[in-house]
Amino acid sequence: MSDLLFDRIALIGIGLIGSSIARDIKALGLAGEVVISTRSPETLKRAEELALGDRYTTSAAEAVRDADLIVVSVPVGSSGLVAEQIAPNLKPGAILTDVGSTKASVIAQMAPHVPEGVHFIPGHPLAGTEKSGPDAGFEGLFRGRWCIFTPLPETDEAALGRLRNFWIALGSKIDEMDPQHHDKVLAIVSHLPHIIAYNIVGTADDLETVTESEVIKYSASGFRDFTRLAASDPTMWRDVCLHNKDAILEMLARFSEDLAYLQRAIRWGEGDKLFELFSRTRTIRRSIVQAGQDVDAPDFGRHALDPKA
Ligand SMILES: NC(=O)C1=CN([C@@H]2O[C@H](COP(=O)(O)OP(=O)(O)OC[C@H]3O[C@@H](n4cnc5c(N)ncnc54)[C@H](O)[C@@H]3O)[C@@H](O)[C@H]2O)C=CC1
Ligand SMILES: O=C(O)C(=O)Cc1ccc(O)cc1
Repeated sequence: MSDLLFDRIALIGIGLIGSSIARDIKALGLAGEVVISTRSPETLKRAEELALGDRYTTSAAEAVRDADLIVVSVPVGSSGLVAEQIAPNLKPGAILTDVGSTKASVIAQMAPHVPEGVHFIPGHPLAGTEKSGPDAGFEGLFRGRWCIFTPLPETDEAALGRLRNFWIALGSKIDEMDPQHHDKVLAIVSHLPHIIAYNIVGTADDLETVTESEVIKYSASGFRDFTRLAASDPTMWRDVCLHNKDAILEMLARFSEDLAYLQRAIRWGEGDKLFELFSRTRTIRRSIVQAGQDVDAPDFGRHALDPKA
């Protein structure tokens, strides 16, 4: 069934997130026409083979001509460059959004290029996997997941409503917050876990000579969970670290302090302290799982926890 929301949608960047959006737009009939643009000709060719859109171009400026909605899904460090490229061709009244994992930096990079009359509404779907590229995307990725908007103070309510309806059509729940708050919250719930995973897998790799390859051979499920996160795209996560530097460093400082507390408790045999912390964290896990059961997102779970991974 068709539920047209925009005449023409331009998708800039067609990796995991861009291609998942493209698949949903097509499946739900949300656009009259979908124009796809990405920097590399090979990725663009793959998007065409997968029939993700109606027209394809390596020129972002060309893609946005006459588009009513433009979704920028590139690594956050490239947001400014893309905004600069597309700015001259943005149609007055068009909605420009992004999906970047950091928000204050994306706004600082993009907003100066956005012409008057274009509605720039930064966004961030809290859904994804460790995979990247157009083949990694799938229909239903955003179903039951949060999408956070960090609108600028002067944002037009009607434009906000149209973008809200777009994400609701993809199955998302919408929340709004200011960009600095977003960056702090995401630093602890998403950015730190990835950094910790990169670090522990790196440490284990460095220890390989000491442990004679037993780390990999005997890797139990705890370590395997870390390796999934540590397999995430290096370009994307380099950019996240560089573009949410302050919030990440603040959370890392807190994390290191708490780790030192744990280290002390282990050194001095303070079992009660260990037991208290491990009990508290177990409750948190249980409440997250409980909340997850209320969310109708079985597809996400299946893809995020690929049994073959
Ligand atoms: N991977 C994930 O789980 C999630 C990622 N995000 C955010 O979404 C954005 C995209 O991430 P993914 O789709 O995972 O990455 P990806 O690596 O799968 O795709 C990135 C796409 O951007 C293109 N690209 C890179 N630089 C470009 C440029 N200058 N001009 C035009 N195209 C360019 C690449 O060719 C590719 O098509 C990032 O900002 C990331 O922080 C948000 C939520 C979840
Ligand atoms: O793969 C995972 O577990 C993720 O956490 C995916 C993810 C990565 C980056 C985001 O900004 C949002 C979601």
